Amino acid sequence: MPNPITAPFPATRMRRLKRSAALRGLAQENVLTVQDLIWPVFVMDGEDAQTPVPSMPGVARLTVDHVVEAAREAHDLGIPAICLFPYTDPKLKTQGCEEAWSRDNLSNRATRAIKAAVPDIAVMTDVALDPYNINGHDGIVRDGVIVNDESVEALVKMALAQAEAGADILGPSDMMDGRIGAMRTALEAAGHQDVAILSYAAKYASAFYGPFRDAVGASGALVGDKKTYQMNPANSDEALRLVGRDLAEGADMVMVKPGLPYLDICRRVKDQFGAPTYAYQVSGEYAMIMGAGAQGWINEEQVMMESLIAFKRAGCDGILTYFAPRVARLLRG
Ligand SMILES: NCC(=O)CCC(=O)O
Repeated sequence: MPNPITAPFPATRMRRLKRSAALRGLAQENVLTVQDLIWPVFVMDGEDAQTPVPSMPGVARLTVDHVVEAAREAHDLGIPAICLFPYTDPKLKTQGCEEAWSRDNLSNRATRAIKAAVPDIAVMTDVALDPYNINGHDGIVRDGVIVNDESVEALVKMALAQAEAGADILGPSDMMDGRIGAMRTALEAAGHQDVAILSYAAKYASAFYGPFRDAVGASGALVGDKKTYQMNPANSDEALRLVGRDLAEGADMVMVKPGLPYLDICRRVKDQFGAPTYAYQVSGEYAMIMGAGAQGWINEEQVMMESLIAFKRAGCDGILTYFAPRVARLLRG
C-alpha cells in the first residue's frame, strides 16, 4: 500500500495537478478501455427479428442471425467478449431442465453461429438452469427445495454442451456448492482443458436483476426467491470465502454481481486474491441510468462513463455491461 506523504499547505496544493486537462490526464490513475468490456446479449428464437425489452431501453432480444451481426459489430469495435443469455420458449421449460444440455438449444446454436462467423470474439455462456426451469430457479427443485448435488450434475452436462458448441468462457451463475470443481474436472476429462471459467463467485440475491428477468422471460416463472443460494446483501466476508473457494476449485476469473452497489466487494476481492476480477453492471443499474437519463434528471452519457471508471478504480479488470457497444463507440471517438 502506498503511504501518501504530503507537505503542509502551501507546499502542497492539490489543485496544481487539476489546473489543465493535460495535467489532469498525467495524474489520472485509472483508464477505461474497450478491452475492459464484456457485452451481455439476449438471444431469442426465430429469424431476422428484434424485440425491444421495455424495462431496458436500447436493449432488444435478438434472433441468432442478429446476434451474429451484433458479435461482428462488437468485434469491429474491439470488444473482446460477448455473453449470451437465451430467452427460452416456455414450452421447453421442465422440472428436470433437460433443454439446458441439449446440443442444439438456443444458446449453443448462437455460440456455433458466432464462432463460425466471428471466430476471434470470445463467446461467454451462462451456466445456470433458470432459463430452462419451470420453477425459474438456477438449480433443480424437489419438494420446494433447490437440491444442490443433483443440480451440479445437471450444470456439468450443461457446461460440457456449451464447451462442445465452442464457448470460450463459461459463466456459472448458479451459486450451487461444488460446481466449479465438478465442471473443471469434467472439462479436463472431455478434452476442453482450454475453456475458461468465469465464476459468478460473489452473486448477491438482488432486486437489481428485475429487468433482466423480464428480458429472458423469467419474471413470471420464478417461484419464491433465490436467497437459499445467492448471497445476503449484508455480507462481505462471505464473498471472500466464496471467491477463494471458486479459485481453489479451478476458476480462472471471478465476478462480483451486481456492480456499483458492491464496489467494496470488488476492491476486497482484488486486494485479497489478485485474480482477474470482473463486475456485472446489471440490468437494474442500466435501467436506473437510462430511466433517469430519459427524464433529463441526469446526464446519461456522463453517468454511464463515471459508473464504468468506478469499476476500474475499485480494482476490476473488466465489466459486463449492456452499455458496451455505446461505450466502445464513445471511446473510439
Ligand atoms: N445470470 C445473469 C443475471 O442474473 C443477469 C442479471 C442482470 O443483468 O440483471
